Amino acid sequence: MTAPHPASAPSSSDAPVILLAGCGRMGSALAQGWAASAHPPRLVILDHKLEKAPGNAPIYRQVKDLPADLAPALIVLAVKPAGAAELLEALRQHLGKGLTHSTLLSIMAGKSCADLARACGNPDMAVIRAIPNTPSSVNAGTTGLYAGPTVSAPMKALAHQLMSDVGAVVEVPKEEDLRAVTALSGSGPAYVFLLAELLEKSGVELGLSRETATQLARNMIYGAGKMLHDLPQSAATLRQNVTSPNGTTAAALDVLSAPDAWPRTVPQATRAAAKRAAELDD
Ligand SMILES: NC(=O)C1=CN([C@@H]2O[C@H](COP(=O)(O)OP(=O)(O)OC[C@H]3O[C@@H](n4cnc5c(N)ncnc54)[C@H](OP(=O)(O)O)[C@@H]3O)[C@@H](O)[C@H]2O)C=CC1
Ligand SMILES: O=C(O)[C@@H]1CCC=N1
Repeated sequence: MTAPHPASAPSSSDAPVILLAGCGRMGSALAQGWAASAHPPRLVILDHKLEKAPGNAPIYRQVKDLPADLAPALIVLAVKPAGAAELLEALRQHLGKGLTHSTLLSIMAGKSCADLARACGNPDMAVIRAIPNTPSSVNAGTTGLYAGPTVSAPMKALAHQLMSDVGAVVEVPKEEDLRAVTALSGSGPAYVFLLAELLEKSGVELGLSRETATQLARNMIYGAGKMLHDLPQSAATLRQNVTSPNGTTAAALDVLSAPDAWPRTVPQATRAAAKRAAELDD
């Protein structure tokens, strides 16, 4: 039997309130995914400039505009790490007890659970960290999740469900693992989009129209992604199935798999991302 959804139906006034603090690129990707999910949560949005929220969630511009009696079950912190402490201090001042009864779900690539708890003025504050990605907007997201030691089981389940509503969730055993998660799946869509851009450009250089090259590149990446998602074979097997001996793919892979090409640059890129995530943690 499927467990009941912790966030319940959107119209239910006893469903837990989720405050999405920051609704920019990643926050709005989540809001879009939630609005399109089977169980849209009861969302309240805090954002300086968002005009219209997916699912028509109420939007407040400033912390001081939030209802003072708001007691969100989860506060999804989706601002830049540099602005987090100021925002949490403002929430603490404004919500008072409302904040202490909340669990923080930070999606920031940076700022540890301990730092965030301190910024809430409560070293025992329940803090979960999750690193989602923008495909969450089309309910095909990937989220790495770590729950700090003071998080209750129901709140962890609620956070897990919320992120599962927009894609797959992988829990990691150590908070430090989130740096690698950020480097792989958090930033990862940008690597694929860069590949799409470069393939489109190459297609045009090979004589195709921009429109045709764009269609070919985008649909090919969709199809390859679907195979990786749907089929049990390893990526290596799927690659080998495309590669006829002495054929066209082998000619291309000779370039891409050369020691100085992708085998060097891909690990170099993910190391750079993980290093930056560690810097943002401090
Ligand atoms: N983009 C991505 O793919 C991913 C991002 N993340 C993390 O998500 C976080 C947000 O990133 P991203 O969405 O790209 O950033 P954005 O700058 O696009 O979004 C942040 C939003 O929050 C608003 N905001 C900030 N402070 C306040 C405040 N005090 N009150 C009201 N609104 C506020 C900002 O408004 P204004 O600009 O006017 O201040 C902005 O609209 C980052 O910490 C990042 O590490 C994690 C995984 C993936
Ligand atoms: O670029 C960044 O820092 C954020 C975190 C992962 C994706 N975007």
